[in-house]
Amino acid sequence: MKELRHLNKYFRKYWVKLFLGVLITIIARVFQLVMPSYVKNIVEVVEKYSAGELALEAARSDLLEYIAIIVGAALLSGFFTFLMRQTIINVSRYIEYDLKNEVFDHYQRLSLNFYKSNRTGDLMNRISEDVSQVRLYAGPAIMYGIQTLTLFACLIPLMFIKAPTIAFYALVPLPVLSVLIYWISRIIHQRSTRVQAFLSSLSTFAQESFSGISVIKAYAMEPRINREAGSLALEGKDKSMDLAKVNAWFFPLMILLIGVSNIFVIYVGGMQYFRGEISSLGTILEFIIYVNMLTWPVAIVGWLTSIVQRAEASQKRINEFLDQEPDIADPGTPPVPIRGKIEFDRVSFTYPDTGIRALRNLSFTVNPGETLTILGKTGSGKSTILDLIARLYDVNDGTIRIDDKPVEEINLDSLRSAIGAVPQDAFLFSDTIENNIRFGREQAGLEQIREAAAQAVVDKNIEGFAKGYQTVLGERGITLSGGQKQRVSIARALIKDPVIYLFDDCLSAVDTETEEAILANLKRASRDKTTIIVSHRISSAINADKILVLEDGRILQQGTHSELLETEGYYKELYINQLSGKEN
Ligand SMILES: Nc1ncnc2c1ncn2[C@@H]1O[C@H](COP(=O)(O)OP(=O)(O)OP(=O)(O)O)[C@@H](O)[C@H]1O
Repeated sequence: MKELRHLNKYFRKYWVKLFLGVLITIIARVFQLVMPSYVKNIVEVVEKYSAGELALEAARSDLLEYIAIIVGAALLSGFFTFLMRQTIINVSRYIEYDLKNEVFDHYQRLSLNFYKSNRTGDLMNRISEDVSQVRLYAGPAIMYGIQTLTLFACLIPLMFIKAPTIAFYALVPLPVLSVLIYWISRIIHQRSTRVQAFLSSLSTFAQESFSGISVIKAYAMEPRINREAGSLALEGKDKSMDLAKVNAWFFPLMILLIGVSNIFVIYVGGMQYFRGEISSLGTILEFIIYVNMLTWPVAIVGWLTSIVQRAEASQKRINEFLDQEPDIADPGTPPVPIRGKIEFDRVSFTYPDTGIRALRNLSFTVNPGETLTILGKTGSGKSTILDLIARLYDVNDGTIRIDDKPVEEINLDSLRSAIGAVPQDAFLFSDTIENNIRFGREQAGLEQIREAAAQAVVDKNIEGFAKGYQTVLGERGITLSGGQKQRVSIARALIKDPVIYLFDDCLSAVDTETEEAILANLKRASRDKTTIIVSHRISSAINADKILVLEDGRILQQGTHSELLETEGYYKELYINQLSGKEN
């Protein structure tokens, strides 16, 4: 129960409702207890009438009175049962809601490293499946637990007071039932966990096959994928059958043990009746009803135990994530306006998970309003520089300063709000194009969105779609071409109107003519902004105030376009190659 202590704060939050719920549960149970003894009274009235001890009129009025009491108690019990669910089950839903929000908020705070070391499926599972398991503890388990306790506390003494011998024999099989149900619930849990785990691998397989359908078709891999799907389905069927087999034991076992209890009650009760130890057959009927009332709660003791164990395991998994602190912590300094000076001072950086040394002793400065273009072979560390500026990672050695202050000391929100980043792999949400662009500035109107799209030279494309800006993009924006996606992503950064622009090779899928138009627009839009453009094309570098050429995480060359053309090296070679390519 150590892990489940995490929920205590929520129990405290909703204690009034919970307390009411407990009270109502007890009341609902007490009303339920009325019925069996009045059934017994009814049988006694009939017995007395048959023996001629009671006149018809008196018997009728007694019967009517008892029936009215039974119906009244049943109605009241039903009403309180309704209230019980309205309180306790509602509280469990509130707790589920709060816990999901807590986990989601925490996920949002965690750094990129966390997302790299945990699979998306696992993150989703903990926030949905595990939270649902925990809810079963916070609601149904508490509700049924109190119900069962109340019932045991009232009914068992009552049974012993009324007829101790029958009570003893009626109760003997019930602990066996409880243990058996516990045992079966555990096996059911183990097998259903296996089925669940299998289902998540099946959905991962299905999701990959659907996402990669164009590759599968292009390589004519459908038969192989079908075969793999077939064998996975077979494995799934076997696992589900295993589960179905133990599930099938649950109710028969319960019925068997109730049956045994009932036979004991009838046999022992019958013998006592013959011996005159009990006065009425009504007592036997009353006890049969008691046994039936006890069966479900007894079975539930086993079920509850396994629910609490599962909830504990699930909460443990949730706590594992909740206990993780973000690697990138906000320094807690007050928000500051950012002017846009960026300085790398002997910065080295190694990716913690792969141990790849991406940057080595790198120094450069970009002043507010300047444009820096970074060129270099693939894997030379260009994107890493942009990630470090946005503080997606912290450096190992050296210092990055923004406006002459170490980046770690700057309010994280101020820093990231000042940056408009266009990543290499444009990610668009499954939403309208309008909302995808508006993501950069929540309060932007349609006019501003159109303007941003025009600057990113994607407006004509968007207007060409039947639904224009209302076109909904599929998963990962698959309805757009690579170049269109890049340009929508640029529009999203432009509409943000940030202090610092970070463009990561975001024109790679755009033809050179459109690229030139966009670059001219960007030049205008970023006139007084600090701009860093990562690229493989000389065209992005020609007008830059500074150019860095990287190789293996180090600066190979730096200068302006004209300076670099005067020196032999990577830049000049690239220029000549791309120029001759263009001429051809
Ligand atoms: N998230 C990451 N985790 C671990 N290693 C990474 C990560 N991103 C990049 N690397 C490694 O760091 C090195 C530099 O990568 P980076 O993406 O900065 O290069 P790049 O110059 O931008 O390349 P490209 O031009 O292909 O985009 C590479 O060796 C790469 O494998």
